[in-house]
Amino acid sequence: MTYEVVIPAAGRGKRMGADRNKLLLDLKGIPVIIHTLQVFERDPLCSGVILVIHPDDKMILQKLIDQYHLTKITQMVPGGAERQHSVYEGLKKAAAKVVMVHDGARPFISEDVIHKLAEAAASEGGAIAAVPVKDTIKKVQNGTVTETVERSDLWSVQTPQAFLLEVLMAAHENAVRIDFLGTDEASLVEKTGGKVAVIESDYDNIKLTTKEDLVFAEAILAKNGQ
Ligand SMILES: Nc1ccn([C@@H]2O[C@H](COP(=O)(O)OP(=O)(O)OP(=O)(O)O)[C@@H](O)[C@H]2O)c(=O)n1
Ligand SMILES: C[C@](O)(CO)[C@H](O)COP(=O)(O)O
Repeated sequence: MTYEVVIPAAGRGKRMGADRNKLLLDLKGIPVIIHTLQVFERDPLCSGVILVIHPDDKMILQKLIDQYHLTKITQMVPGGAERQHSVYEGLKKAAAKVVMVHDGARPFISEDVIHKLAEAAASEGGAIAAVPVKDTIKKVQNGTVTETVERSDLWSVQTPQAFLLEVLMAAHENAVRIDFLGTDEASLVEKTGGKVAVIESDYDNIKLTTKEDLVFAEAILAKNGQ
């Protein structure tokens, strides 16, 4: 199933504490965002990439896109204050039946998981990448445990998150109406009662968020022979 992908890349990387957008930091000499974009550039089922950017990064990103010959980027769209706002701005430019949203900060997504997500989105309406939780999860208030959450039902959710375009667009429009801000696309679709299937992904599909993640990323590249 072919798909369009919206890649939110307009964050400021505050938790990374770098002097620039964390997506512009190098991994083995190649910027994080280029690693991510190259996955979709290589995928014959990807019909187009809508890149959502911070205006301050426009010149450097256009230079990198030219340097790495990324031909599938159809639009570069200014993002918003929150990730959800950035995704919505990108969605407004989408036209494919199936649209996927994938964090620019997750460079290690596999084509196999992407394809399973696209198929599941087409047949079920929506599907997300996730992995079973390995740690025990507890709720904590004021430094004290209030509840241990049953682990067997817990999944750590990633991106891509893939949907029929009309499903995800309606969910974003609803979120604006009810003034809901979620941390992922699926939570907006859940608010509308939409079904969200789960596709088991890889533990390698980490989101580069804090400095330690850069060390993990170098190890993943080494493991993959890059
Ligand atoms: N207003 C925002 C915030 C985030 N993102 C993007 O959404 C993805 C996941 O967000 P996150 O990892 O939180 O990135 P940042 O917001 O940059 O990080 P921080 O919260 O530490 O500032 C990233 O690719 C980021 O660029 C975005 O497009 N627009
Ligand atoms: C969408 C996401 O990557 C799923 O785990 C995550 O919620 C993004 O969170 P962030 O704080 O915006 O990085």
